[in-house]
Amino acid sequence: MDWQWKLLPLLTLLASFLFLFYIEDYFKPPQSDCSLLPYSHFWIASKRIVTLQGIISGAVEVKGGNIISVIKDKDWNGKSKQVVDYGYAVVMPGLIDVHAHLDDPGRAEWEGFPSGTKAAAAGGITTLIDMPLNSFPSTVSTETLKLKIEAAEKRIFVDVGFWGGLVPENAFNATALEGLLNAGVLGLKSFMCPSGINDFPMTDANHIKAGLSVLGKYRRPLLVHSEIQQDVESHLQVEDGADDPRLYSTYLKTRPPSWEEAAIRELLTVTKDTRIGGPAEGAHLHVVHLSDASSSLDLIKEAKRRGDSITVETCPHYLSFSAEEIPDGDTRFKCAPPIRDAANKEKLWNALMEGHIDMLSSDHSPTVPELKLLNDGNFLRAWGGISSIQFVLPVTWSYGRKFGVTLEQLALWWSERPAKLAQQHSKGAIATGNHADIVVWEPEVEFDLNADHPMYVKNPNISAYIGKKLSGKVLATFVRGNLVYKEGNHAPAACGALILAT
Ligand SMILES: NC(=O)NC(NC(N)=O)C(=O)[O-]
Ligand SMILES: [Zn+2]
Ligand SMILES: [Zn+2]
Repeated sequence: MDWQWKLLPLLTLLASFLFLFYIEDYFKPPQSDCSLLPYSHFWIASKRIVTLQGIISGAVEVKGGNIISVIKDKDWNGKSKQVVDYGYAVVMPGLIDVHAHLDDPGRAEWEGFPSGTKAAAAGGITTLIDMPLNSFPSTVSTETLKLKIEAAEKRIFVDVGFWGGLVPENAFNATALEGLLNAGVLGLKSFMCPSGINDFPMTDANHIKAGLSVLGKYRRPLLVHSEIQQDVESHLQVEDGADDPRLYSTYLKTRPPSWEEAAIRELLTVTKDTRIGGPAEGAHLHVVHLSDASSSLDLIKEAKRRGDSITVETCPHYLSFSAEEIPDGDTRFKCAPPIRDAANKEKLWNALMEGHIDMLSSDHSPTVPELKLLNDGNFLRAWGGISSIQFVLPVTWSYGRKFGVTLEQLALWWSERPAKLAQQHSKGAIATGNHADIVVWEPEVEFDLNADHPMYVKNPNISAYIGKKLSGKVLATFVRGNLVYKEGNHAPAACGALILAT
């Protein structure tokens, strides 16, 4: 009888092997640190799934990181399947933030890949494209892109791509630009005014024209900070006390809408190159963080009408705050271009609703509290940039409801259009074949964003939305099928993918 007992462990081993083999579809133990769910093949069910064909009740089938089917209720039999049922919570494509400054390497004390992407995940952002400046060195060459990649590798909780910098040093050097594009940046970014960062000098229309012609070959976009400095600062009377630097209105005077208008006017002399048959056909120009909803926007509309390849984004802070309500000395609200008056904010909303503004981005541009000069409150000397990345979804929704914003519009502005700009064709929509990049959230749930609210950015106390009541709670975020965030918890391992253009 002895031999039978000896066989038992062997049989048990064989049985467990077979068991694991057959259910490996559902369980992938080695990968489990990447996800708070132990399955790689599962269904996300909800009564409100936002698809390109409208909102449906049903389930999204996820396998191996991709969406393999989207099933309507009538065709859906959830029995005996691995289902995560979210009931009436909204299942939407994850947000794609095409404009975030994560400042890593070099200024990781401002933000960092781990902190910035954890905050992004907690806010339903599944992909972000990192700006080439505020980190040190700026991402303007193949070597500096390599440093970015090294800093990001295995430290990101969502997918991350990179914009490269178009600066005077590389603008007329096609070989250098091609090197950077070949190394994987998704496109280029430049400034038409001082950027506030020494190793990221500004470009003029000639640099931009040259950059566009190289980008045309690669069919990638150029993003431009569109403000040109006009001579207004000298009119300020700070010395004699007439213009108090602690008043937001003083700062506002230093960057009037004419700066944006001048830049866009200048840009349009070169965007005509992007038309079909033009010398930069294939290139695309994207105006970042538009604040002026008047003449500047009219110029962009005009360029679109005549066939230039051009798009424009604005940011949640321009849609939620207005100059009149910014408290004296509250430099958390300082950014460039500045937040303008309430009438301008209404106009921005209308332009967005009417389709003249193509998409939204966070322009998350944090720093350390010391450089925000929170105690001093001097708007003229404080660092310009808003910290917002974790809350862009509830902010857009909360302030947009009075304008009648729909869930489909959120998906269009935050996912579909940004995916197109960054040329991420497998992202930006809940559709079969796409990456399973998904946010699950409850639009109706309100919360007070007070100082106790969990925040994952490096410097939470400079966040511009603290003290606001918001509507829209993120329950879960999936990146390529991994549940990377669930109600206050992140997956243990940082398994976001680096996105490099090929
Ligand atoms: N160096 C910056 O990050 N600048 C940023 N600052 C803002 N927006 O105030 C920006 O995007 O221009
Ligand atoms: Zn900018
Ligand atoms: Zn920016």
